[in-house]
Amino acid sequence: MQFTKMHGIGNDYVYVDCVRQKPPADPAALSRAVSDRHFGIGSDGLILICPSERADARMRMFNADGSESEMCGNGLRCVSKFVHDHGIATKPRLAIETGRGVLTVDLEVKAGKVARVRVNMGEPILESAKIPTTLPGDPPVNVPITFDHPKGRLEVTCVSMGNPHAVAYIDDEWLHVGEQDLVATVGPKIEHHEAFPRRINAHFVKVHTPSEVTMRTWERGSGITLACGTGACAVCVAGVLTGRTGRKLLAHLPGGDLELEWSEADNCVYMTGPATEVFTGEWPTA
Ligand SMILES: N[C@H](CCC[C@H](N)C(=O)O)C(=O)O
Repeated sequence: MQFTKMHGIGNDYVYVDCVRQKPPADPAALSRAVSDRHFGIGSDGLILICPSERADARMRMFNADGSESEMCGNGLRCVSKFVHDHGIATKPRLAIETGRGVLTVDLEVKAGKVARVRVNMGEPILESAKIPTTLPGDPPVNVPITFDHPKGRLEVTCVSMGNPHAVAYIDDEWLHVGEQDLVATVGPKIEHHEAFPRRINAHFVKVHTPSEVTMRTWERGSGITLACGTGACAVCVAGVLTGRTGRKLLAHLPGGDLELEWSEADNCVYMTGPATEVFTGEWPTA
């Protein structure tokens, strides 16, 4: 099976063109196998690029643990780049079908290849039952959760971008990988917390100004990643809901930067960032 390795500011996936290849029989098992950074290709998961009846292509995203997610922001930018650069559809504006419906992307092309992509990520989903979470509030804003850890209490603001996100505002010590990386130990406590029936992606945010933050992420199903596109969108929305940041936001993630805007005009969140193709390869099929 032919695959293409791509990343969105370091959030790397194995991409399989299922428009021109047979889709894998068990994508969850394949994601677990290819994601292994020692016995496989090494990635945060697997993304299938499939035909679509109602869009230029369809994206299916699987985390490294094999769980399928409704959405993936960094992945959607790379899918858009693949669809254009590999000749599936070469328009400057594409429609891509995702687990949360058809989303529109605008391509920035340089020397015939997509360099950056602006994605309309759709409206944030704020009803607690749809996030989903059992925490109070539609959505929960600055709601405390407790868990078994020395840092066992955090206030979270929860938002869905088609997939669930918990945003916590923290001080500097969380941003650095020390001997005891707080994101690596607190992240899973939040991911698996009883308040989140379908688990959740956890984001730790340091506010610099009302238009600039630094964030780190523990992803549902993949653990620490260098970036999370839907998470950055959730951080933009949470910033407005908590009054900490404005509707336009520059987010610094370990793998690079994303530009976000939660538009007052159409209530949609826009995410702009790069998409990079690294190499192609052949994965042995039985
Ligand atoms: N782990 C996420 C999916 C990938 C999201 C992230 N990589 C992005 O760029 O949005 C989830 O289970 O909801």
